[in-house]
Amino acid sequence: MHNPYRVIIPAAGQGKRMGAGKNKLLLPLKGIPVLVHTLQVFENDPSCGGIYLAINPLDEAGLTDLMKEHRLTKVAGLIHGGKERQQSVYNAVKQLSGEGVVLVHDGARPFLDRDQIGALVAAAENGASAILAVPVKDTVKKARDGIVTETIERSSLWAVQTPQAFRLPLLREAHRRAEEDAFIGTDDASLVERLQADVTIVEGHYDNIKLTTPEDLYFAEAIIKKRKNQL
Ligand SMILES: Nc1ccn([C@@H]2O[C@H](COP(=O)(O)OP(=O)(O)OP(=O)(O)O)[C@@H](O)[C@H]2O)c(=O)n1
Ligand SMILES: C[C@](O)(CO)[C@H](O)COP(=O)(O)O
Repeated sequence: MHNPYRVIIPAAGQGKRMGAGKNKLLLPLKGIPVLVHTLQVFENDPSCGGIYLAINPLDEAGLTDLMKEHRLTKVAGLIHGGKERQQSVYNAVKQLSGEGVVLVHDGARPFLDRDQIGALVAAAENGASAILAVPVKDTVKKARDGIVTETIERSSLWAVQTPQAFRLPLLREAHRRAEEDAFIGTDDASLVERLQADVTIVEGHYDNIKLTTPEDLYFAEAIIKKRKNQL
C-alpha cells in the first residue's frame, strides 16, 4: 500500500475520432465497458480514497446503473464535464478540498498498471508533480504546408500518458490561472508547467494506451489477450 490519494477520471468526451456514434468509454472490451475497466484499477487499489468522474449528463443514468452492476463503490462523485477535457477536469477539481495528492487519469486509458501509481503519488507528495510517459519510438518532425521544417532530436522526447499526479492546491491554482488566461492545454501537467513548477517523469508502459481511433480497439484486444496468457 502507499499513501492515500484521490483520482479524477475525465469521461465526458464525445469520442469523435473513434467514430462510434456514442461515448467510446461505453464500448465493450471483452463484454465490459472500457470505463469500467479503467475504474476497476482504482476500485481495487486500497490506497485510492475516492474516484471523481467527469461525465456527459446524458450518460448519467446509464453510468449510475454500471456503478451498481460492477460494485464501483469508490465513485464519490459524478460531475458534469465541459466542452474541453480541461474544463471537465477543472469542474471536478472544484468539487475537492484539502491538501492531498490527486491523480488525473483518462477514462480512455483502461490498461494502467496499478503498480505504477505508487511512484506517482510519492513524487507528488515530495513536492514535484509527476506524470507517466514512455520514450518516443518514431522520429518526430515539424512541418508547415506539408513541408518539413524541423526534425526534433528524439532522445529527449517522451510520449506522455496519464495518470498525472499533483497536490490538489497546485492543480487547482494551475487550472484557475489557465482559465484566467484562456489557455487550453492538452494535459494537466502543461498547466502546472506554466506556473514554473517542476513536473517529473515516471517511465510507464507502452500498453497504457489511450483508446482514441478505431485501430486502438484492435490493440486493446491484443493487450487483453496478452494479459490473459500471463495469468
Ligand atoms: N470535453 C471532454 C473531452 C474529453 N474528456 C475525456 O478526456 C479523456 C481523453 O480525451 P480524448 O481521448 O480526446 O476523448 P474525446 O475527447 O472523447 O475524443 P475525441 O477528441 O476524438 O472526441 C477521455 O477519457 C475523455 O472522455 C472529457 O472528460 N471531457
Ligand atoms: C492527457 C493525455 O492523455 C496525455 O497524452 C492527452 O493529452 C489527452 O489528449 P486528448 O486529445 O484529450 O485525448
